[in-house]
Amino acid sequence: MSELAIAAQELDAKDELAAKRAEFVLDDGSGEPGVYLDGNSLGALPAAVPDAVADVVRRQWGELRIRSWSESGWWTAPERIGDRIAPLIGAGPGQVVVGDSTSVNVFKALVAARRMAGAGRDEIVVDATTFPTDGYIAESAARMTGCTVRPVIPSEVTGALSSRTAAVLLNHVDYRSGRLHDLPALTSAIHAAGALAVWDLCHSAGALPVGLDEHGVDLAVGCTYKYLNGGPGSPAYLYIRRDLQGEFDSPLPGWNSHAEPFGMNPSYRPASDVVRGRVGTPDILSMLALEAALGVWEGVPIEAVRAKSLALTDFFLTCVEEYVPAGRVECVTPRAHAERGSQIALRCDDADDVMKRLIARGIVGDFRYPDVLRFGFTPLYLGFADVERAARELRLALK
Ligand SMILES: Cc1ncc(COP(=O)(O)O)c(C=O)c1O
Ligand SMILES: Nc1c(O)cccc1C(=O)C[C@H](N)C(=O)O
Repeated sequence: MSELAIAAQELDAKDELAAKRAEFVLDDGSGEPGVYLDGNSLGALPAAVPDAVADVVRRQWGELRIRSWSESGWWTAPERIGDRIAPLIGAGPGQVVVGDSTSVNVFKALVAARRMAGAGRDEIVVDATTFPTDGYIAESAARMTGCTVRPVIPSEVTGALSSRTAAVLLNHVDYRSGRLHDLPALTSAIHAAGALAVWDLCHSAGALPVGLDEHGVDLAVGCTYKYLNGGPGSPAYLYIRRDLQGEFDSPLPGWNSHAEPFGMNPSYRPASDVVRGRVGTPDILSMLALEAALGVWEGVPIEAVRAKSLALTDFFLTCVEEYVPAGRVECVTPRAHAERGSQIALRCDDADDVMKRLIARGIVGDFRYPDVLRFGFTPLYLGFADVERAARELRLALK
């Protein structure tokens, strides 16, 4: 056994989160489970979900039918599940609502931010390196509200702010490089310029502390199918800071956001709280699968997850340096912990082919155009021996 394989065993033996792995389904049906390093795209299945979903379908829907909107808590699920996610992103209760996709929530947040910022401010600053959907939606939101979009790389955002800036949309962790941006400093610079800060937490929620309340973030959005393991297409969430809720003017004021939805009133009167962030009927099956998936967080401090995430990514880098010939790949994820999310991105010209070979060897990461091998590390179900094995297989896939 190599020194690194022994080191991995020792690290696994000391891992306080190791028992969490048993709460996930990691068998891939091949007889010899591989290593899943794609939880930053689609999280693995928590073992409690299938039975919970079966109950929702068979009993809540099949037997209780319409009564489930009240008796099974369907109607209030968006706020209830929002409150389950809230501690993971540093939000107090009553500020997170679950529903719709991240793309739709980006739209709600940006239009509402522009409306709150006032007509004098006619520019929306957007992370130029963003996951594309945010840029597309920002462009449309700007056009609809008489604004222009200014794409800026995150390191230059502070210098780009002005009295024209209405809102700034940033990613907490970059989807491609895995770079963690400085949410406290950027939020405070945005506020100093009189603008609103809107954060996309897709690649940080469930992987590291976010501190929304602590840092005074105005609005935030994120998906639940990555580190929160909610399942394919599970609903996203929207955070509206408590003191902004009365001003939040949704561009999608559906009946679920009405103060009295069953009043069926032809005129619109928004709910006074975070319910304003809702639109139409919630997608109950996905939403309750997510609720069951969140059970794995019971007793897990996000700080412990962050500590293990950094240890896993550090160990992966050590293994890659040891096993992969120098110069064959270039790490594009920052080394500094303060600038690293929970993924490692390695660049090489033939990344697409390399990832195909790696997946054939049972190590599942993903390829991001044009030349990035992307590996996501989910501390709740990954161990150090997985990491060592992945790096060993990577060496073979790179040959
Ligand atoms: C940063 C970021 N924003 C948004 C999305 C997509 O959102 P949606 O769930 O609307 O497809 C993703 C990934 O799909 C993402 O990585
Ligand atoms: N949402 C996805 C999907 O519906 C299909 C395939 C991948 C995804 C993803 O989440 C991609 C992911 N946001 C990324 O960072 O690349």
